[in-house]
Amino acid sequence: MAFAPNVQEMVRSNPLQVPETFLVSRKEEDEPKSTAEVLDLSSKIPILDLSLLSREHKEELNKLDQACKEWGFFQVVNHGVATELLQEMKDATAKFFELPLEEKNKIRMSGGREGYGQAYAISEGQTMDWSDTLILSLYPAQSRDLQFWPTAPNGFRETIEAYSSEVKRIGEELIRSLSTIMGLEKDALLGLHKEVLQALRVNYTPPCSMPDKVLALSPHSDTTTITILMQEDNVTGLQIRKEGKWVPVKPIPNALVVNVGDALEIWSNGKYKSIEHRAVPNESRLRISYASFLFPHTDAEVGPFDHMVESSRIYKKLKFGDYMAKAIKGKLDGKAHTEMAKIGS
Ligand SMILES: O=C(O)CCC(=O)C(=O)O
Ligand SMILES: [Fe+2]
Repeated sequence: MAFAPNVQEMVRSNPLQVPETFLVSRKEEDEPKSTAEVLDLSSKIPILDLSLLSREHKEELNKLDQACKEWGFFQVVNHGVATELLQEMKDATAKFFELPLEEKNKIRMSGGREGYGQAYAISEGQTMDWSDTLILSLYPAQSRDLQFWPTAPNGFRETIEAYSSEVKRIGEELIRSLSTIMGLEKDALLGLHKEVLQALRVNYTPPCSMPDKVLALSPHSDTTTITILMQEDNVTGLQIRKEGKWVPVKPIPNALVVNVGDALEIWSNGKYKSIEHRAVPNESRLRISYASFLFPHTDAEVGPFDHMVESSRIYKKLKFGDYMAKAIKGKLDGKAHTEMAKIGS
């Protein structure tokens, strides 16, 4: 969008300037207080071992059930992705963003959702997020639109492909585990997706001289089944809303962060929670995060499983494409989209 400033360029030309359009009026209760309570909550975010889950380890599956119920967020270790590949993805991405603007603008978003630019610039006058993005569709492979794929640095395309294929493997393993803990056949949930759609969103967040006055990414929940996020090893930025507080998800080197999305919340009739989260910039360090979104096919029907409805059915059955169409219309806005999928709305 023409009116949306490129954050990277803005910070490059004046690192101290924070235009008014980025300033958010954070409510007092929204502030992440560094109290013992918040730190304690942060240290309790579950950590799961993918190799155990994939072998259907009973205790680990119980931990996954608890994590999805009580947190909606967890970190995954022993996922089997080579550390070198994770590093390669980070290095190549950093190089891409360091290219001159004219170079990056060759794959600029143009009306659609893919490419390089400012993703949630919907209307003039809205508060802007302190980040630039690169969004690509990855799977099914025929959904790739190469005109939006970076041609530099050398080998970046191959790295994106290799990284995303590993994310796909992990995502499918996790969806099988989820199917099991939801009392279904191991492959049933994958089958209901018709085909898993996968997209990558890279969030580029330059340092901000007033980190408490802006947001890198406004509060939202993901519309996905699950999201698999790689974050910087040494810059904290992601926060989840837990017990009314914003709790940081502290990076564990080489671990991946996974969260329950709206589709899974709907399928489980609200047992598993698609938690609101946001990202904040750092005062002195650049932060790049890599969110891989795994969605059901637009034709897939998403609705609560009968056997998961305990007292009353919270959500309607809907075609996932219709849900998405409504959800992506607005700016990121907390849990507004799951509300509209509720019965009676
Ligand atoms: O930057 C982050 O850690 C969060 C990214 C995220 O929530 C998203 O892209 O949906
Ligand atoms: Fe998100």
